[in-house]
Amino acid sequence: MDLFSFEEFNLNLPNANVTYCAGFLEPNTADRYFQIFLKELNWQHHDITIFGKKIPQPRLTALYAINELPYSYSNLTLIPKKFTLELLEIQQKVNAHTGKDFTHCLVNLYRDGNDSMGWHSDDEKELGIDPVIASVSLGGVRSFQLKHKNIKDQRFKLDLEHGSLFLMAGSTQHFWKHQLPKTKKQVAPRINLTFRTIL
Ligand SMILES: O=C(O)CCC(=O)C(=O)O
Ligand SMILES: [Fe+2]
Repeated sequence: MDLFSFEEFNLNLPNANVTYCAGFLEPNTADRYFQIFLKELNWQHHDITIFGKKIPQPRLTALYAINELPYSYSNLTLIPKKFTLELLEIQQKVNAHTGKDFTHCLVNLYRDGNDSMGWHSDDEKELGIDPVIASVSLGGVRSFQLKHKNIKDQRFKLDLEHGSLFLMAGSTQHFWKHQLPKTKKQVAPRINLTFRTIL
């Protein structure tokens, strides 16, 4: 039996459904997953095209899924590998908590404070009308930011901690963008698992 408990809180952002639970994974379990993923996942360093110029993405990525459907974003098409045992364990726990059936997991590795992800919404059409994104964080704590697309002063930031679960659902991707900015602080490497459903 899992005696470890966690609390979920709703950020109460307008036009969004965003929740955060610290301690979704127990710290020792999160440590173990971090070490295994760092060593064993199929890390790729892709180029992306910005204003016609090819540049390396400022992070490493890997795509896993329960099926063979590709996922395309930022002019990249990624073919998934089959979920590993540990990814499947986490997917089951996330499914049980959310009542969803996630098919894909896009994994990001931020090696240090120079690695980042710029402002975007996860609104590719293969994610469906109101995408649900479940994001599990492992390793170094990084600041995550959200900004409303139409209301200028609606901005929010929070630290995504080791073992936490961050959920974006409902109309969040229609009305908000999010990013993981670079930081000058000394930060440990961070692995982020983003579970998605591709139709
Ligand atoms: O690293 C994070 O917490 C954000 C990742 C993200 O936004 C994405 O993969 O779409
Ligand atoms: Fe995202």
